[in-house]
Amino acid sequence: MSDYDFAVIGGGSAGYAAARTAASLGLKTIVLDGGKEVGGLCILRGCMPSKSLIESANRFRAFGQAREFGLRVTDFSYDATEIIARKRRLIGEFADYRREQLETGKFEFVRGKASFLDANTLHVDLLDGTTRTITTRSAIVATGSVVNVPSVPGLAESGAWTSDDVLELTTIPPSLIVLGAGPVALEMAHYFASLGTKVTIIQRSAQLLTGVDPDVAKELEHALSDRGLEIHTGTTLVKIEREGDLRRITFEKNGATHTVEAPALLNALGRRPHLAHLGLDKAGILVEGSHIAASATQQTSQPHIFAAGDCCGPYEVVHIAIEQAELAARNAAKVLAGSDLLEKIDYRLKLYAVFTEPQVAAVGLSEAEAAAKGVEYLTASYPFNDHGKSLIMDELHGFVKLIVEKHSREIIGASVVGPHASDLIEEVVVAMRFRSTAGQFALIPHYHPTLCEIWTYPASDLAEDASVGS
Ligand SMILES: Cc1cc2nc3c(=O)[nH]c(=O)nc-3n(C[C@H](O)[C@H](O)[C@H](O)COP(=O)(O)OP(=O)(O)OC[C@H]3O[C@@H](n4cnc5c(N)ncnc54)[C@H](O)[C@@H]3O)c2cc1C
Ligand SMILES: NC(=O)c1ccc[n+]([C@@H]2O[C@H](COP(=O)([O-])OP(=O)(O)OC[C@H]3O[C@@H](n4cnc5c(N)ncnc54)[C@H](O)[C@@H]3O)[C@@H](O)[C@H]2O)c1
Repeated sequence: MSDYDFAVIGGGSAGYAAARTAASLGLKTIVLDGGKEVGGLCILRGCMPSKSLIESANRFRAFGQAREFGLRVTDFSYDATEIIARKRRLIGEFADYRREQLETGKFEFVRGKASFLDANTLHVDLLDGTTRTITTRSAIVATGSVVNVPSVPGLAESGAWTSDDVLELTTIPPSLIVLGAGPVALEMAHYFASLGTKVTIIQRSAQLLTGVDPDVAKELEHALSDRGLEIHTGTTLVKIEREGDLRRITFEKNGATHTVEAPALLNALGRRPHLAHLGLDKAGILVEGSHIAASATQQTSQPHIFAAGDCCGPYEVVHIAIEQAELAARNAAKVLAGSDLLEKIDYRLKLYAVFTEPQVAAVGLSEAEAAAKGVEYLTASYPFNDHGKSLIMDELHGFVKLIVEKHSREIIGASVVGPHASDLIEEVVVAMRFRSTAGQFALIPHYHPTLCEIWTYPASDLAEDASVGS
């Protein structure tokens, strides 16, 4: 007889969602979290603290744009210590709330680092210095991710900041080099640039935000360049040197060698799953590349052990971590009940958003993904510099784009670069959830003048009935 039905390793977004779901299904559940603080990445060092800093930056930028609106804001400044203090206050509140959720008593919550002794037994190094061994009928690994430090010569010794450091920074540097151009790199570049830092971005891929459609990435690059950010894409990092307070980065581009220097350097070269000392091999859990191998049922190579969130991927964002974890818990209950009718994860409505200015957001398939799947598709886009509400807002960068299946005209994807992109995309999510065609979408009433009205233009262009919107 096992101590528990379901053991959750990791109490972040995925772990909490799995535990809540498992307990609601009547499974005797335990959550083991080894972090010094309770909350997980999203609350403590990810989504929420970064957006708190970005909110301050966006408001500061708005002061600088006042003249366009006939306003005079003179003598404005910022205090980075107060920006960080506000972030700490908010994060403290969010973390307290998460701790309360973990301590409701619906499942057991234990502070300690867990590792597998075998496929049904866990060793736990408790935070109070003692140890415990527990047995469980099923489990989920939800241990998240850690910052990656690739083997670029000099990077490890360079004293480069990570996103964790930026979230505690009370002095804003005059200039900064950002390595990478994923969401962490660009959101932090936006934060610093908004506060007046001269930012240089060095990116390996030929575009910003590898994986988003090139037209979207190009538009963001134009907008950020217009704001004065220096952007180098298609580069290879050669070495990083530290000389006194300066960091010098040498990189190659188109066969030529370039050097840039600044007093501050941010390593935003990605994250990797947090799997150290988990004893996955003792439980017979396979790792593929750097991630735990998980099937569409979120089962690992051990059918009674599941994985969710950053530790298994493939999309390391919160709503997917939660979706995977809830599905995994429901499937665990089914496995324990002897059923093999398990649910499979569906990424048809997967979302993506980057909180720069302008923002970037996408749902469903990108053009490259549609092409790779052999889907015949059509696209239509519309620019914000020709849309009434965005002109009123002086938001002139960017566009919206719809992607439809060529024959049915069902919407299969969409992208936005522009103001409030992360909110604008949600309308398409709803439409796609109900498998709307472009024509049906175009007929949905839109209040005037609003930003979301902009969707009616590409929707009308792609409508199955050419008279819609004409
Ligand atoms: C700067 C930044 C900004 C981000 N912004 C966004 C955003 O705006 N939107 C978005 O969707 N995503 C964002 N993300 C990504 C998002 O934060 C992650 O995808 C998400 O938090 C992952 O959740 P998780 O549950 O997999 O991992 P985590 O929340 O990291 O949880 C893992 C937990 O496991 C615990 N743990 C680890 N090993 C053990 C062990 N052996 N035993 C017990 N416990 C263990 C840890 O203490 C931790 O609490 C951001 C990430 C970063 C770095
Ligand atoms: N708004 C959001 O939803 C949000 C915000 C921040 C982070 N996140 C998530 O957190 C995770 C981490 O984000 P991230 O931006 O750190 O990672 P990322 O993997 O998205 O980007 C890392 C960047 O580093 C580059 N890179 C990696 N190794 C390199 C090397 N050796 N030389 C040169 N370039 C190299 C990659 O090309 C890429 O541009 C992601 O999964 C992301 O989705 C999401």
